[in-house]
Amino acid sequence: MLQLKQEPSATKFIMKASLVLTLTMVFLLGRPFLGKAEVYTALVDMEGLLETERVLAQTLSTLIKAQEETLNKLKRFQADLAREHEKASQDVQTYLSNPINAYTLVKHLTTDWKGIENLLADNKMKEFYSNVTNYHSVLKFPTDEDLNGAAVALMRLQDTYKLDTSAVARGLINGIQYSTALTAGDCFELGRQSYNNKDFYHTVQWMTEALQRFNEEANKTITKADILEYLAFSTYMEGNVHSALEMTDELLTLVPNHSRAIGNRVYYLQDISQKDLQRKRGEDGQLDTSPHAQPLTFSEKKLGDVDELPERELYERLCRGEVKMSPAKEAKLKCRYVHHNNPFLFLARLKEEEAFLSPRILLYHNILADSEIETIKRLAQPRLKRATVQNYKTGELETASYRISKSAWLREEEHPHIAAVVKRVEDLSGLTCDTAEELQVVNYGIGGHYEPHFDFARRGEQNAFKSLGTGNRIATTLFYMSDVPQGGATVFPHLRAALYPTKGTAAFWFNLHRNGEGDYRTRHAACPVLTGSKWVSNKWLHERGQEFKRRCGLTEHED
Ligand SMILES: O=C(O)CCC(=O)C(=O)O
Ligand SMILES: [Fe+2]
Repeated sequence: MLQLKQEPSATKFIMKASLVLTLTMVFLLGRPFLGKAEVYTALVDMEGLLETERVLAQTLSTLIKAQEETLNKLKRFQADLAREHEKASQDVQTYLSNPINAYTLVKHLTTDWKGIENLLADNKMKEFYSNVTNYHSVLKFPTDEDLNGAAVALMRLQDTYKLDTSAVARGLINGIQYSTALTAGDCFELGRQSYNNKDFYHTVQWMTEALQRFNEEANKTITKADILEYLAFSTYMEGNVHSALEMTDELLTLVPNHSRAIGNRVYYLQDISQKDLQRKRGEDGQLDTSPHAQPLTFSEKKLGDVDELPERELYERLCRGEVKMSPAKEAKLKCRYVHHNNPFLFLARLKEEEAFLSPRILLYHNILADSEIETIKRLAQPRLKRATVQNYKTGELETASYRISKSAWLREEEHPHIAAVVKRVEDLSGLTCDTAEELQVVNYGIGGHYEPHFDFARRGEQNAFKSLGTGNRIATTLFYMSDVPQGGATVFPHLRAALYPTKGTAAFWFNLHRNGEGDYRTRHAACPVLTGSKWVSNKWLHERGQEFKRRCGLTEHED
């Protein structure tokens, strides 16, 4: 059977922390500290890892100095012994008849050797190791899950933003140098993570990059045999058995008795001869397995009009900024100062911008002060927990790979700034927040995202907001609490609209039609964060209490 290396149960990672996409990809020395909440899902939680990195670098530097001293002493002693021995072996009798030589020999093997023995017994490595073990209780260490999460996030960014593997490996993102280049070993590790996730497509990409880096590297960070082993197998899994065989042959020239390679080679050969046979039968008119006989896959189809695109493709194109609103539509959008006949807003006017007309998506600029943002972040930070989603069928809250971020909930009583922000939501919307959910604060981590979803509960959804007794989520207010240099847009695939985060701006839209039915056009997503840290907060308003504030209607079509 085909097989690859078994992963060692307690993998020790090579110490290397490299900044990729200004996101910290962490490969730390030592056993993963299990039982701690993951850190990769929020960028703020990653900050503690930099402190861990600093302490380890300092400790290692002290250890290396001490070890170098020890090594130098050993080298000097070894050279003395070798030199004397060389002299002695030329003429043993003459050598020993010299009293100084005789004394030197005895001294080497008594006092000097004792000193060396003491040196060897003084095991600084052990001391260092026990220190490192102690660090685990004080310092923040990422887990295997973090390493995997960080690697998967990198692949997600690569796919969504069509990033070139070689460029990323050189620390370049969209032409901007963000970090130092990755070594062959780093690329190998990314490939290995993909392999463990059975993602052979990315394994091939990263192992190929590892091979290229290996060829250029003066100080090798990985062996060619290790790379070839993973590359060959993944290439086979990707459907290219001939290349897999070539790579396995190359691996066998490097390590002739590589048992897995020997086994796989037999399997590949069998596979090739079987396929040859099938092809031959096809030529005889019995079986046609040529590509023409198979239906076109989605990626092979020519997709001209944006309207024909499936949601996923639209979502990714919007994230990349490739889909733009038509100039005719854009020309109809206005911005204005608003007061909603609210005396307070006559003094503190809101800067309202239309981002979309039907359904209306409004932007309010400079609606949060920096001091308010700081308060919200400060209060939320210690309480950030992996964001959950409600299982459509069971109604249970659970974590999901399609929502990667951390969130916390803040009550208005906690700080006057929160109360002021909630009041502002009432001012801008003309609705009441009496039945709204608490303020949700979100920080996205490496490649953090939230795939297309509705904020409102659909019919048939279990438990959705039932326990609240306040009805469905009538409207969303989304505050942007940071600028995001690259990525992280909020996109509405069905509207072909994208909102780019600007610190201090809020977006507002109704999720429900006037008749209470969900407005399916509001389906939206948070694109993966490419660089920077994305902070947002949401205030979700509910139906109850809005009866005299938002006119109701009998149909979906009344605006
Ligand atoms: O972060 C964003 O841009 C959108 C977040 C969102 O849609 C949500 O939390 O429901
Ligand atoms: Fe949402």
